[in-house]
Amino acid sequence: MTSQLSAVLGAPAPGAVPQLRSITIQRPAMSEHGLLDYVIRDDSLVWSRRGEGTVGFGQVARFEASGPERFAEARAWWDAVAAASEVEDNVNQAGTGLIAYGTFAFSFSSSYVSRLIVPRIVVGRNDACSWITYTVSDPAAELSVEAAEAELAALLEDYSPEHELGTGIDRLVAGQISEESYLESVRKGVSVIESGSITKLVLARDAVAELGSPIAVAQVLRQLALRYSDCWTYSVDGLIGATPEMLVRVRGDIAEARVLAGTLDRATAPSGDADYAHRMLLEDEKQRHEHQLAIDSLTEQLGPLSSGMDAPDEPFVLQLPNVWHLASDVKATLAARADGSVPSMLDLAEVFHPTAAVCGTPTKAAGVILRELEGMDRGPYAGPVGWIDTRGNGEFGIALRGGVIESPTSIRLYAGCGIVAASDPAAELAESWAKMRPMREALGL
Ligand SMILES: C=C(O[C@H]1C=CC=C(C(=O)O)[C@@H]1O)C(=O)O
Repeated sequence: MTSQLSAVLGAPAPGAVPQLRSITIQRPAMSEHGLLDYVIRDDSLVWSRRGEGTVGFGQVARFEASGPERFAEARAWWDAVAAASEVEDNVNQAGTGLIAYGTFAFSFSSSYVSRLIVPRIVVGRNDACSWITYTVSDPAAELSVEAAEAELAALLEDYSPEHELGTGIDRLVAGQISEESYLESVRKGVSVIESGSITKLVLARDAVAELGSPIAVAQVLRQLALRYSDCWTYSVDGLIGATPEMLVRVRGDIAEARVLAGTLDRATAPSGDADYAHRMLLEDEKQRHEHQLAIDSLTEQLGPLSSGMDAPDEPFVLQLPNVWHLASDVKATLAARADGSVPSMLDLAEVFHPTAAVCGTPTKAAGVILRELEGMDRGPYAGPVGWIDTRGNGEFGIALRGGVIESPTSIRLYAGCGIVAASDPAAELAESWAKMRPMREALGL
């Protein structure tokens, strides 16, 4: 969009540094599922877990970048926006004031454009309070809570998507990587690992859900949020899903991550065997090895950036409706740099991405091999997705268990599996189906 045209439309061109004005005010407390009452529009921005999070509406500024410098460029833009904007934050908590939602391409060579989006209205809820943030880019616009509430009410009331139109025939079709080619790439991956150049490789595949009527995005998100309450439900510009894995969450100088690796399908679990998950995950050498590689890669990167770190010796079993995972929660106090600042959310997202849970070990060599064996542009799948505020707080999950909406009636789903020397191709293929199940069920497939 040219700057002339964007001036006419009232939205700055992507990448221009807008001078925003923003106000945040506390709202009456919401019930536990109150935030989901705002997940009505299919075009909302959403970040939610266990009733906490934010729902964003509209867009007052947008940044786009591609290539190896996408994180650094996003950081520079966000710092400039924060410096240029007037923010009246009457709540002063993580996620209040000006925020941007973001998604980043998995690979520096992806054709997917990484982006940050500053919404016009944000409704938020945490364990202490609820709030609304209103942001305008037009210097003449009224900046008041009354204007925000009126605009929000209109956005929610006037919305009536036509989900019922269409053929009514829904189907799941093969994506760029068929089941056969996936089995073949896992076989090759195991051989590469056996040759000793890498120890772990995460191989993904895709499938396309073609629906007979437009995707009811908001309904899918509400269903994911309610059913997968331990996951972070996200929706940013056509990338939707519910991820169980937290790349990094920052509150002040505390950074936290939830590392997952090691998976067991619940659909094929024998009934009445209470110790099954414990035995098959915690006591299984292959699964523990796969998990340890993911933990080591995170702690090696976090160590030099922190003054103290709490990484458990033993993982726990995370139970989701579709699978069990081996999981570890890592917490660190970020060390101040020479200028007294701590690394920002985007600094950390860049350092940690891609983790061994989505790429492999060692990272660089595994990345090269995965590009070769998968031969697919992952787009934003397995890249960071989440939000940042202007105080350095934020949350970036890993964009897993989701998909990219490619047209009003089609969405490309992705799933990958950690491959180690002991991996069985057929079991990995089955695991990839188990990881697509949350989206398939939410889509009614
Ligand atoms: C790569 C994915 O999952 C990762 C996260 C948790 C467990 C994984 C595993 O056991 O293979 C994967 O490393 C995915 O869901 O597409």
